[in-house]
Amino acid sequence: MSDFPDFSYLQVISFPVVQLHMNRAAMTASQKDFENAMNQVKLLKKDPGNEVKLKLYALYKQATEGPCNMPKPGVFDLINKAKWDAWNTLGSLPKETARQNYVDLVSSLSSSLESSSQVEPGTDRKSTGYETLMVTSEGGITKITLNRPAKKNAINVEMYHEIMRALKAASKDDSSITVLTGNGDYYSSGNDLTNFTDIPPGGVEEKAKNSAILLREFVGCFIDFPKPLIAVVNGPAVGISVTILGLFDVVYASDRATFHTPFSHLGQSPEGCSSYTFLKIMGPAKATEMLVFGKKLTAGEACAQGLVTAVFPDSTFQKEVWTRLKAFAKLPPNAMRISKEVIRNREKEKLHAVNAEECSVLQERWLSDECMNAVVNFLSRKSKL
Ligand SMILES: CCCCC/C=C/CC(=O)SCCNC(=O)CCNC(=O)[C@H](O)C(C)(C)COP(=O)(O)OP(=O)(O)OC[C@H]1O[C@@H](n2cnc3c(N)ncnc32)[C@H](O)[C@@H]1OP(=O)(O)O
Repeated sequence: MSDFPDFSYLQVISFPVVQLHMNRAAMTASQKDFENAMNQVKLLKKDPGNEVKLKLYALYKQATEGPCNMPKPGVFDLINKAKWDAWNTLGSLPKETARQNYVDLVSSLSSSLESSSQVEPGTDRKSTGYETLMVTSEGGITKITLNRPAKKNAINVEMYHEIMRALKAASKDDSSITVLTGNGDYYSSGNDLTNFTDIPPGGVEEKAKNSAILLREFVGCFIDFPKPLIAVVNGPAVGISVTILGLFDVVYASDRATFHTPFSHLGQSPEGCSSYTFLKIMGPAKATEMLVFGKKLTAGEACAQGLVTAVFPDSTFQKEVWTRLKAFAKLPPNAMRISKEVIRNREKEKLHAVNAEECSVLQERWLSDECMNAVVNFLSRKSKL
């Protein structure tokens, strides 16, 4: 084992794998995957860096011990404080979700850092080169995980581009279905409000124009996505992460998830084709409560109104959802793709027209005092949702 990694970096941050055999309390259905992932960590040829090791550490602790229950280390105890912060950031993330996220993270690392494990070609592929996502393709399922948990998976400009790239790749790969989900306690807090602070030389008008172009292209990718697209909504969802759900084929939600589109509060207007899809899904009165008055729905309410397909208790969410998804992935892929075409194609032209109109209205809205004030208030910590 000459190319076995040098674990001297564990002195900086104690690696979770070291503790594997010390804690058997977390034996559950996915313990095997968890153990495999830990073994895979040992096969990494390169040091993944402290930031990733902290994430692994935090997920390991959450998966095996639950929410952070240690007293906060003193400011000068830098290493333990970094570890404590990483663990504490995960809040009340359920153990099972933490285990799954640990497995996903290792899975994405294994390819980007060249694991020396033998992977059967074509059966388990992981995409590399993403900064804001984890993307895995396995067992007929391409899974795209929003991966900025410390920012509640807010979608920054880079993430918009990476999601589009991942969707384009997924539409061409040999998977049957594609899943979008979030890492951490949120599904997504929507548009990253700091996107509005990076003003180009052409000023705010140019910024608004560029943002409208990006948004239109982003939503267009969901309208045109050819395979069954499933949202696994692991926690609260805000803004654009909610509106595009109307373009998904199936939406599964944890009972911890909420659905919030506070556009008026932010001086903005609906996007993601929600001005059309939400009306069709839930009728104009319920859609107005959400899109105009910013009513936040519980997962149960969203399910009753047709936006969500099914809701599961958070404690069994991952297990129940992935059992279903694995079964879906075994269905004949061409039949699923053609059925989706039959169901969706006659709406496509309309959806593109709605998308274009929403983006053009928003381009104006972003220049309004109402919108600018709302962004400034959030960024200056004066307001949250
Ligand atoms: C190309 C442009 C296209 C535009 C398309 C338009 C889309 C419209 C929308 O999506 S509207 C929705 C916009 N989203 C919001 O308004 C959410 C703002 N966030 C919040 O209100 C809160 O953060 C919260 C309720 C989501 C979570 O509150 P909590 O107290 O639990 O956590 P924190 O506030 O401490 O958040 C942790 C850190 O994450 C940062 N953050 C969270 N969400 C966003 C966001 N949307 N944009 C930017 N940053 C966000 C937050 O600032 C904290 O960062 P810090 O640790 O560095 O302080």
